[in-house]
Amino acid sequence: MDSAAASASPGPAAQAAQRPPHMAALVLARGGSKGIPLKNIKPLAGVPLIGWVLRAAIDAGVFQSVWVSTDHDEIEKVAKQFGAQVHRRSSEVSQDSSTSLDAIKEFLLHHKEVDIIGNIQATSPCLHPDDLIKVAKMIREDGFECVFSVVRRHLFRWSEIKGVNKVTTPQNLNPAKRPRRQDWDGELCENGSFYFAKKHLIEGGCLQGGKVIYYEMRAERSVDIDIDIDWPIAEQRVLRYGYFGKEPLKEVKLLVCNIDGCLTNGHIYLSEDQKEIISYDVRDAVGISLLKKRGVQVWLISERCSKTISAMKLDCEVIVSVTHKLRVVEDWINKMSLSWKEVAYLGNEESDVDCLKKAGMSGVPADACATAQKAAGYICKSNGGRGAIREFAEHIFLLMEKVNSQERKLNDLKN
Ligand SMILES: CC(=O)N[C@H]1[C@H]([C@H](O)[C@H](O)CO)O[C@](OP(=O)(O)OC[C@H]2O[C@@H](n3ccc(N)nc3=O)[C@H](O)[C@@H]2O)(C(=O)O)C[C@@H]1O
Repeated sequence: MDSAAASASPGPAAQAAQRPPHMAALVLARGGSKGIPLKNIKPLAGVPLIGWVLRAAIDAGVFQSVWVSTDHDEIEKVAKQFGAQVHRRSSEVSQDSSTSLDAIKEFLLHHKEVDIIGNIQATSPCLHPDDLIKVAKMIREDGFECVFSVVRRHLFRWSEIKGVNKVTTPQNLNPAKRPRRQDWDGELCENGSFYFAKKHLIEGGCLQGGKVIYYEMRAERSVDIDIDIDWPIAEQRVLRYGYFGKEPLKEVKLLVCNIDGCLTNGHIYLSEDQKEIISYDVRDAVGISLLKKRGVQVWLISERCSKTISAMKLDCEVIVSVTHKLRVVEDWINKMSLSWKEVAYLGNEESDVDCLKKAGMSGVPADACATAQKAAGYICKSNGGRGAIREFAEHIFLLMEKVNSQERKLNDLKN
């Protein structure tokens, strides 16, 4: 190549120097988790665990790419469903003994374009995009090479007794002058939510080093699922403090529910004289009545033409022989002057997917088909015809509390 040509098209090193640094979010999610089987995709408050952090990473809008590194087919599917790219990692870095650093190093070997890694741990599901936006600035603009998350704790530590006839000693307090909580700043502890580091640090064998700083997370967002007893606590936390997406939640005015497979378990019994018998769970009838008491209308729909369904005395609108659910629901909500944001939808079939995607709140029973599960924001623990409506109603009430508290906060700010 002559010198003129060389100066016209810079080489790879010069090109790398010219382009803005590539910051990749990387969620490590191996299949063989100990303790909780397939923990990384187990539904937490109706959302697969990795879904919570992927939603925050994508909506933060600060990453050139968002990745999940996994060795498992099902995790790959869920990661893609949440909009992440997937790095299929080797089994060597997927063992119980493999460290995060091993898996991150392997990822970097395959992705030379990446300059900065934001390793986000799925085990801290209360992460919000605004945390990630602030950290990205610390690395990109403030010149830090490494930022990791911490939380402030007020815990008095005592030394462990090793051997007999020994006494314990205080580690971070003077027992004669025990500070009150408000007189003590506490200590900053790593909380395992994220580790951002420039490539050279990781290649040098360290996630924390160089020009390093911490990012202090708000205590309510600092959740670490380490052992199985952490799971129910994390579930309550995400419902109250988790990130539910860019669109603010709205008050639900209408629940549309597919009958076959949501209100019923899908079984139909036929008598000799061709009469059909279906069953539903009283818990679901209670769920419907609670929704109505709280001002949420409930509409039941079915693709089938069935007198049995119409005969159900659930005191709500029942529409049968629906051939195109989206069109029909859209028609109703237009007539009721509602927006999709004010509609909750519980479905279980392929034919429900369009409505699930459009509804402000969407749910599926645990035994819904895979495509419906992918489209829904909440996967019930209960099966269809076995309490899924009751459970979804509880979920709606919880999120409604969230909407109301958001509104209260806004009003307080205005006054
Ligand atoms: C960056 C780092 O060192 N992370 C480690 C963290 C960190 O030190 C603590 O969270 C701090 O509070 O601790 C561990 O945390 P844990 O084992 O729960 O892993 C956190 C998440 O990363 C996934 N992971 C981890 C290692 C690996 N080789 N592949 C993975 O996919 C897990 O599936 C899970 O979603 C630990 O407890 O042993 C192991 C982790 O490797």
